[in-house]
Amino acid sequence: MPYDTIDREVIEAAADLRAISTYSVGYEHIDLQCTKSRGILVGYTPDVLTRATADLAFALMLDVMRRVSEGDRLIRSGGWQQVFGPCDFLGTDLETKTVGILGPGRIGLSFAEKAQAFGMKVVYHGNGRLSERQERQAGIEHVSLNQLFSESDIVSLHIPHTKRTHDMVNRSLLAKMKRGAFIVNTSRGRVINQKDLVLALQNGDLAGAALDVFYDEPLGADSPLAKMENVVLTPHMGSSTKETRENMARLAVLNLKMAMAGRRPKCAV
Ligand SMILES: O=CC(=O)O
Repeated sequence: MPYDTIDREVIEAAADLRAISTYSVGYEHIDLQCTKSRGILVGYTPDVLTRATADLAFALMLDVMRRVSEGDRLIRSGGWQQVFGPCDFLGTDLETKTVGILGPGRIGLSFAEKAQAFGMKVVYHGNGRLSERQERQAGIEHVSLNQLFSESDIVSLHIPHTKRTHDMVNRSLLAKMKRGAFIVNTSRGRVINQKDLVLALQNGDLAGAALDVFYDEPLGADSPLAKMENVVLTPHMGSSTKETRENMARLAVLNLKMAMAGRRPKCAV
């Protein structure tokens, strides 16, 4: 799991270690330099969790824009009678809005498909650029990083956490976003500078955020994020469906069995 840091100390403590099979698509918690130098095979679980994670990103976007969790809290706290007017408790339409995808990988592209089905315009920015054919097929348009942040009504993050992406979404990128824009993160918490995000939300520069991942996990109820009505929080559960978790478990076991039989795992890092 991404919470278990498999660093050099852990690896070296297991003298006969031949394989590591992580139950996740992310593998930044494993010291790959160390596994490589020791000939240890590493398996991971991509693809099987693509749809579930993109579904959750979409659910979060809908939730924060249509104020679903906020409405739920309102009823439970007995506040419905205060919001009866036609202009009370307004959300934001998805249709015709521009959603910017940072990281057009498997999950980002699956999210893009759903956004198009909801009548949204989709732009993207990534490490590399897709081919023209891929862009045409996906119906998405490449933009610069600055454009992604300045032109999107919603930015959804689908990038891994690396040295390059650490704190990438910081004060200066957030300041480029439209006032009233939303941010959704189902990738890794540390790609956003969380303090800068809290400030942007407190200042009203952003309309809201929907987050499944955090700088430090688990996030405590005392976090300023947990005190804001316009922030939707879920406990790192992008791949958490019965079907997906079962497929991940099967793949993780298969990877391990193949590695122990001296073969390259089906999904090897
Ligand atoms: O965060 C979850 C994963 O990497 O699979």
